[in-house]
Amino acid sequence: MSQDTLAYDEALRIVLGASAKLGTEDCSLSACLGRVLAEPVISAVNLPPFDNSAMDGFALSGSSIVPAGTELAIEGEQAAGDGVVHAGIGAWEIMTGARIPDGLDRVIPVEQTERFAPSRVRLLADVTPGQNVRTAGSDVACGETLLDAGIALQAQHLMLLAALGIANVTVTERPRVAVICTGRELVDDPAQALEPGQIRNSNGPFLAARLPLAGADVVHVETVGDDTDAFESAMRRALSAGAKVIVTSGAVSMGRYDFVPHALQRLGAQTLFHKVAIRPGKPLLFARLPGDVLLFGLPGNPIAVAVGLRFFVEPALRVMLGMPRETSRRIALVTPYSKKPRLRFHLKSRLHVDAQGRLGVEVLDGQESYRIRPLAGANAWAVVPAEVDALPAGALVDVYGVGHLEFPLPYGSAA
Ligand SMILES: Nc1nc2c(c(=O)[nH]1)N[C@H]1C(S)=C(S)[C@@H](COP(=O)(O)OP(=O)(O)OC[C@H]3O[C@@H](n4cnc5c(N)ncnc54)[C@H](O)[C@@H]3O)O[C@H]1N2
Ligand code: MOO
Repeated sequence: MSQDTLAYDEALRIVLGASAKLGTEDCSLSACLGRVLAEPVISAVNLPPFDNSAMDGFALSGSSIVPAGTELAIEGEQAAGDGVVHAGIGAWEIMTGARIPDGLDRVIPVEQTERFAPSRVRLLADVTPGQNVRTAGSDVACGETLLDAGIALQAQHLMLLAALGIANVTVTERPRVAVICTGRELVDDPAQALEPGQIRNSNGPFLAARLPLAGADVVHVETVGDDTDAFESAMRRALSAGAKVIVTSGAVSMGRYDFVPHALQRLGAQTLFHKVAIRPGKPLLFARLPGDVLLFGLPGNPIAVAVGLRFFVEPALRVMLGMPRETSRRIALVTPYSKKPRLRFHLKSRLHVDAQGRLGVEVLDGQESYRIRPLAGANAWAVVPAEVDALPAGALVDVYGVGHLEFPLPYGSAA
């Protein structure tokens, strides 16, 4: 390994150190799906807000059990949406969700009753105190912390916020990211026929689709040929669009047209590293532009782009979004795996649950960095450290979701 090739952990340390948490903004409930909370949400109200009925039936009261056979006068009717009423000693016909009349403390379902006169009811079962009453604050008590800062809001969080009457939340600003793909072989327009030697740009659409799923705001996307001047102009457009992070694909390796390092010098960038002991994506370049704009120069092979995004850009986005550092899940390999030592491998993988309910991870065939079809069948990344060369079936490996906000299993503790 050449001396200027960094270990992944060291490279990540540099990336995290160069990334800073962004500011905060208010966001309405209708616009906050996927946004990251900058402050915890503390309930200022009870949920349910009042004692209410879990059943359609009759509300009544008593000092202890009211036995089957009891006959009561029906004093009134209480439907969902009706306000405060004061009850006497009889029963109130009540609907699911309706406020329990003051003075009553239990509900018998209608199917356990018999109406034997227009306004009289007989109980066919015993009724205990509190039965079928959903008490105020039993779901959420006023003053409780419900959602922690640093979580990405999902639909179920919006359900809770809506129920609490919270119209706005404080979220972290979304990192503004630009994508620039380089390569004179690239064709963006799917309707354009390919000339010999040309290929379609797949990294651009991939990055533009994945970045918002990782919490970013994609502010500029452009494709340029292998031309330093065109690249510099694209970089300037990305900066004027307000990008705080620029992700490029291609032109960072050893070839004659690998001009990104040189172009970055001309733009006054400080290269923080170039080449990491990983596969794929070894020629990855990380630089800081004037104005603290971060540049990730991802090697052009499509899986090198996916790995660069997942294991370098996404950790930086987490810092910017105020999220804690990600931890892996340790999951057993379903088949043996071996690799060259000295490079940390990031493997297109699939999680399975077998017939006995055991979870395992399969390293997919076709790990070369030009093969994009296996990525389409992957639902996770397995990571094998640099020092390891062979692992038997059943060995635990570090597994990460396809994106840092997407994994079907909860994270384990860092221990
Ligand atoms: N002599 C050496 N050659 C290479 C080395 C090396 O160490 N020594 N490293 C290899 C590795 S590893 C990688 S990864 C690539 C990285 O090369 P570049 O970043 O300079 O990328 P390009 O040469 O521009 O492209 C590589 C490959 O990817 C295709 N590509 C590029 N952009 C796109 C896109 N937007 N959509 C789809 N495919 C794209 C491009 O056509 C090339 O096939 O270098 C190796 N070579
Ligand atoms: O290691 Mo490169 O990034 O795969 O071809």
